[in-house]
Amino acid sequence: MTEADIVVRIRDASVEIPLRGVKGGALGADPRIIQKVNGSLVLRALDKISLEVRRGERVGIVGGNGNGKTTLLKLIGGMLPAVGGSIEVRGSIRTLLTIGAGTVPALTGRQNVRMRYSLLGIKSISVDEYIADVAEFSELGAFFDMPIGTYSPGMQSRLQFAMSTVEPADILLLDEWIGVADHAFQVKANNRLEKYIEKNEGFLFASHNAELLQRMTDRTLTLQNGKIISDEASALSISSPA
Ligand SMILES: Nc1ncnc2c1ncn2[C@@H]1O[C@H](COP(=O)(O)OP(=O)(O)OP(=O)(O)O)[C@@H](O)[C@H]1O
Repeated sequence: MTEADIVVRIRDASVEIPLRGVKGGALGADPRIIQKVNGSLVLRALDKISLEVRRGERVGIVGGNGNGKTTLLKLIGGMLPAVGGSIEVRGSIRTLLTIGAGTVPALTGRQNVRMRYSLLGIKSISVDEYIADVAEFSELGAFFDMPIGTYSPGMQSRLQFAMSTVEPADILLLDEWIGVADHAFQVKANNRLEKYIEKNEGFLFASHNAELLQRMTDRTLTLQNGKIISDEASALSISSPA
């Protein structure tokens, strides 16, 4: 592995989440709850994580509820700061973490898509092509021109998935988001992700869906209590180009 292959490098980084309003009695309830010198309590959701991800790797992140999967994706996506250590991310990132994140409910789907085009700084296609692609893929019909505050969670996830996957990125960060979309859209979204794999795009995917992970990832990180307890290569079931 050469230096140029590395897209994510994390060294000894932790993430601490302030526990506002939680009393000292919580100490001892969970080894991740620690008291700062000013007396406040924090939850060390990630504890001195070290990780390198290569360009094109398809990394599954597993572990029980509350073990730090989403926190790790947010750390890589720049949505949470690291405490100590270092984090380096090279290249473009697309995130599909929280339903509704980065969208404006009062604006229509079309207006949100136009805004996202500018925010992503897309150069390979025109704004009209981008909007047409998202409109077609998300299949929202007349709702595309309605405020997204009127969308169901599944409709929002359709729009967000479509916006984030038009143009390849160096890294796509996916949380267990797809469950809210209906089965037909899940199949379509999986097909689009598989095309990403064919283009050798990398992603990190937190999920409890073992079958999906086995199909789509070639490396599995297991998190427990904010630590990586295993990091294993796995065979990718779908074919990728030589
Ligand atoms: N805003 C918050 N305030 C307090 N604690 C939080 C907050 N966000 C996350 N946590 C805590 O951080 C820890 C890690 O949460 P995280 O969402 O990363 O887990 P996860 O592995 O993604 O879980 P799941 O499988 O349920 O999605 C949990 O103990 C959770 O309670």
